[in-house]
Amino acid sequence: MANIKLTLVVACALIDADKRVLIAQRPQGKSLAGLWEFPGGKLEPGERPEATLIRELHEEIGIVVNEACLAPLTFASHTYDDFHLLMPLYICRRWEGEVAAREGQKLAWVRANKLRDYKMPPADIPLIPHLIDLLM
Ligand SMILES: Nc1nc2c([nH]c(=O)n2[C@H]2C[C@H](O)[C@@H](COP(=O)(O)OP(=O)(O)OP(=O)(O)O)O2)c(=O)[nH]1
Repeated sequence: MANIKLTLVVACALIDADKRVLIAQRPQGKSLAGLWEFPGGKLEPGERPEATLIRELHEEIGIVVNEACLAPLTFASHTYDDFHLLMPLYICRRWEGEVAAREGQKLAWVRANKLRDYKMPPADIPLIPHLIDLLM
């Protein structure tokens, strides 16, 4: 426990005009496969979190996001077996391009009060009430 590795991951709740939130299903073969998550990923060395998010949103779902359209909402802090995850959650309501699964993952637009119907990683569960407060 004393030497647990801290992993920084940035994630984003994209919100559409109907106040639905985008989630993506983690592919088979990855850790936490089959669970629904917010798009995002790990920082590369020397990368700023906002740059990570812009890069990941382009790679994973093919959209272009301007940094000014990313707003911090809350964060997740969760101990997994082999690392501790610290995950800022941004929200974004404006982007360019059409949302499309670039990596074969399933995508879903979900109302905040329906997020509990999708199995999410344990780190994400405490984020749901923040999205409900913001959007319902
Ligand atoms: N993008 C994202 N990752 C999340 C969420 N919740 C959560 O626990 N995670 C975890 C899953 C992974 O351990 C890590 C994100 O890693 P990643 O998606 O960039 O990389 P990966 O799966 O290829 O890496 P790995 O876990 O297989 O080592 O954060 C979430 O809502 N969004």
